Amino acid sequence: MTRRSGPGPRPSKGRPEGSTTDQRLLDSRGDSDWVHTDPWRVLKIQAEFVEGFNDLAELGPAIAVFGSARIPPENPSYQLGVKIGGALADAGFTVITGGGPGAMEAANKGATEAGGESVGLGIELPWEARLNDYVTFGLNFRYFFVRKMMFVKYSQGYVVLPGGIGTLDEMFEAMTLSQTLKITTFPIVLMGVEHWSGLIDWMKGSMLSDARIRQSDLDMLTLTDDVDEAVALMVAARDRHA
Ligand SMILES: C/C(=C\CNc1ncnc2c1ncn2[C@@H]1O[C@H](COP(=O)(O)O)[C@@H](O)[C@H]1O)CO
Repeated sequence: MTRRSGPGPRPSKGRPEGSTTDQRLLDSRGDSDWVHTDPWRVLKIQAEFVEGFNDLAELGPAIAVFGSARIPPENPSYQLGVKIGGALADAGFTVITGGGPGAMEAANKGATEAGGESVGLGIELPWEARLNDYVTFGLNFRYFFVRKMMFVKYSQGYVVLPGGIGTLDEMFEAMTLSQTLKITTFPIVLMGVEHWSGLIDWMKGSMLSDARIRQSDLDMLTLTDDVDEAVALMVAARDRHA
């Protein structure tokens, strides 16, 4: 794992082009030499957990903001990301994102411009990626699953802006952990009513009506376009914690 404070390019990992550490762990096809290195990889994984725990332990109350990596600054979701990042910072929260472009950059921008703490938990990808310019403290992870645990452990709630597969993964992971009581009092706010309504309707019409989920599962989600409502929910959860 690499670490930096302030903007700048990610350090080079000296890895084969087009391959990531996660991929070399998970993709077991091909040369069996990789298999024999798995026990040693555990030490790398362990090191990422140790460094993450060490570097994030003093963060204070934080909210993670997720959303599409692919939207430009002109997109309305980007503007919403800036607003929610700023409002969360104004309310005293550290804002944590994946440190990438799009909605992540927007939330980091809002937090930084409001004078708040703006954290980016980046991930090694097959192409050269860098933490966005609005991250004031950043960590770069090799392993997705280690990084995902850091979001859950060091934030008190999630704000989920319109996004794609990565965003859905983050949202459903939080729902799964809440449903199974691995995390408690963890607000999940979906911002962007138009974007999310279709998914919620499908969950009601299919998952709920087929008894694959309960109404209480859907109640974990708050759907809104209202930044003040989103922040108020996070503040209420923080107050309940205190
Ligand atoms: C697509 C491009 C770069 C991607 N870079 C990312 N950096 C950090 N985190 C990322 C990146 N891509 C996805 N994520 C995580 O998933 C969520 C967004 O995924 P989606 O599929 O776009 O919804 C996001 O919250 C991140 O945590 C090239 O510009």
